[in-house]
Amino acid sequence: MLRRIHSLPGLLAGLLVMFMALSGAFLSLQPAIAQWQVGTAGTQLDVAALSDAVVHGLPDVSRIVKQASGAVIAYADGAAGQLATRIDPSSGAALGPYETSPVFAFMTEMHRSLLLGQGGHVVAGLAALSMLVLSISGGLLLVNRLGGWSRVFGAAKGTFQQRLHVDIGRIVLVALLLSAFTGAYMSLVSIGLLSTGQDSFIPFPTTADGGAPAPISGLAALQALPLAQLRELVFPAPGDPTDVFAITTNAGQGFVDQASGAMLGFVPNSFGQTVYEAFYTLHTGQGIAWLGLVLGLAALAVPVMSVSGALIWWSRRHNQPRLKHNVAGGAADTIILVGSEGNSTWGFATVLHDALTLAGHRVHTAPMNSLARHYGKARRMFVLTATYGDGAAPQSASRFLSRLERFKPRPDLAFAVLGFGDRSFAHFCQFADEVGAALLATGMDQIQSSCTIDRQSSQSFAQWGVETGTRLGTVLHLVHTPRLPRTTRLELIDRDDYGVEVQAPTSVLRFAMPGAKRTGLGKLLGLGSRLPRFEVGDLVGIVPPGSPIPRYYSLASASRDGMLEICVRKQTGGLCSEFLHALTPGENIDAFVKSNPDFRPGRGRSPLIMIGAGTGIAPLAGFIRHNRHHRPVHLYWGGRDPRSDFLYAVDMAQCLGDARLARFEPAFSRTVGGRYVQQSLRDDVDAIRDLVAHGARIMVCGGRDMAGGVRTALDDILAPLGESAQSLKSTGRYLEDVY
Ligand SMILES: Cc1cc2nc3c(=O)[nH]c(=O)nc-3n(C[C@H](O)[C@H](O)[C@H](O)COP(=O)(O)O)c2cc1C
Repeated sequence: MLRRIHSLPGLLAGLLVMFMALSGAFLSLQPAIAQWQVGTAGTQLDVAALSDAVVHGLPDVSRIVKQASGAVIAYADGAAGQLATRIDPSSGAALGPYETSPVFAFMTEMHRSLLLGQGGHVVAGLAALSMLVLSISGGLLLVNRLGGWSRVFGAAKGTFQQRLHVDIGRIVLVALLLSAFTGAYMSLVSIGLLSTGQDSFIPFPTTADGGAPAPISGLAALQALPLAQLRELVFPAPGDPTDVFAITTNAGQGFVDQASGAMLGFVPNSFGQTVYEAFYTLHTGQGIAWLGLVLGLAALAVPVMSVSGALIWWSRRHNQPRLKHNVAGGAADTIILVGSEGNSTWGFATVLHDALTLAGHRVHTAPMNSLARHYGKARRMFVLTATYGDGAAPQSASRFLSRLERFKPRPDLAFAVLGFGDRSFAHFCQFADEVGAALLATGMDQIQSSCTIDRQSSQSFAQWGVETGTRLGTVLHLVHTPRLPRTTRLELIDRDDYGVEVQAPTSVLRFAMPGAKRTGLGKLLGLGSRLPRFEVGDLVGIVPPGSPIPRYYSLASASRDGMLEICVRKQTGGLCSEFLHALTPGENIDAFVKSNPDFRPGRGRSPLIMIGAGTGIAPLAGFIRHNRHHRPVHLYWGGRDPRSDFLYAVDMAQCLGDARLARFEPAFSRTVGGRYVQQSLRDDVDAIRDLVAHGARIMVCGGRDMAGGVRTALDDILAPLGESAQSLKSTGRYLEDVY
């Protein structure tokens, strides 16, 4: 619902809001320009002394206006019409003619009413209201997505567009809320739906002295008024002793007797008027130039937010699957419930739906939030759910647990939960675990215990299908083909081979654009030399011939290195690794890059503890090679035998030599007294504690078993500090890239 509230007006009012934001951003320059033109005023006169000086220079003056910027303008009626003159606030001397900027005047009218009069005010009001709805719903979505108020400033996750939308959104949210709220309020006042409680007409005083006018410099009420308080002073009609000065100050409006100098009939501003003026200042930044500029800069973010928001919406719609043969809940023998936020889980659910339908089942697939009280014919229920925020439910499952309380399962209904998540989060698949426990508590049987899928792995899903099919006594061939980005053809330019003697053939493979090595005209024209952009630690997806499913490898190089480097261990029967190992220089692969911004050393000088085993060294070696600022990096790595699979030995020796690497602790398992990387950590307990106490960030890359062992070792090592792998993970100081 929140999402719909955020996206519907967002799409409908996008253009209008963008126009309002851009015109507002332009107008925000006005207070700054005005303030810059006025400069820093010296000692200011009182209104009596200023008016006296103005009258001496401009005898026909009829009105003096002091603008919010501090500029003083005198208006005089001359033969050629009204003349406006800039006045020096510290002397009252005329500085020269005053001209309003036609561009700002035009843009102000456009911004207020699109030059459409009262109807335009209504449209501008609607734009402000849409902006308000977008800011509030966006703010709430942001809090949900990041896992609560305490994490509002935590690292944003998701696709590039999602991160851009969230990152810019949280910077500008307060400013946009302020602009939208004050704008909506002012529109309501100009349309007449809200009143400030202030009469625009105040009664003319009946008590004017009528005597001979006194010199203006001696009028007591004007003497008592500092210039800073003045807004407007309208002079009495020349030669009419019954007329009075009409005065508007920051506090209200009144009249000043031109004979006695007394203030007559002063009407203070109503509360509503005071509020209106405060909102006007907060909306326009008039008189507070820095605020105007801040609001203007925030308004510039609106087009970026609108475009990224529209792209997110489009990709969500685009990815929404179309289910064939979706049977009604009451008639189905199999129920599939889906908890998803970004829609990818729906892709997996569709594959399961189609496979079960093909196996002869009558399948009903729906969002988890639409769990019915009862499914009359269902014998099995699959729940496929992602986890969001900080271990929380995704949008389409937010009401599932409360609905489950009223759920009445058939006695023979069995369930299975499949969690989708990402191991780089502190609470991997936590919501799926909660759902599994809650379903178990209803008394239902499990088809099999809950399973998890890390980073939408098609292979793990296929494996789950095999296991589930075995339990159901049916063949579940689950081929999930993710929508692949466009692939780029790359050419193998170089390879180093290791590990054959220890039964772990591993190769460092380097690729470039085909023809990148070309010389002559091709090179001159830059042909074939442009790699897609990537950073060390990003992933390359490689689609092996004969399979639609890409395999991902961590990158040891960045595109600015001019080549793409990966480290691949040959797996027996592994389609992609066997294909890659068989490549000879000059041969090609089809690949695409997937950004992995959550696995980066981050900025700063705090120490880094890098831990890996086997091919897990690849991104770590890449980070170290790029460590030109000599941040202290401590590398713990595990291999089998230094004579056979000492990956990156030469590179790491060089990095130790020039201080890109502070310390290197390799551990080998197939040598005399062999040990694993966890043991190296335990041997270095004091150093590790000291580094962590000094803010070290830990990065782990490699196989799942190694990562589990490292977590256990570090939990033991860090316990005296009151820290653990989990506690460091929740503050972004423990990063894992595990496969
Ligand atoms: C903002 C955000 C927060 C996430 N939080 C978690 C989390 O706490 N635990 C977890 O295991 N996965 C988390 N994930 C990963 C998603 O659960 C995972 O990518 C899932 O496959 C997305 O499925 P969907 O596209 O159907 O929503 C998060 C992803 C994002 C973008």
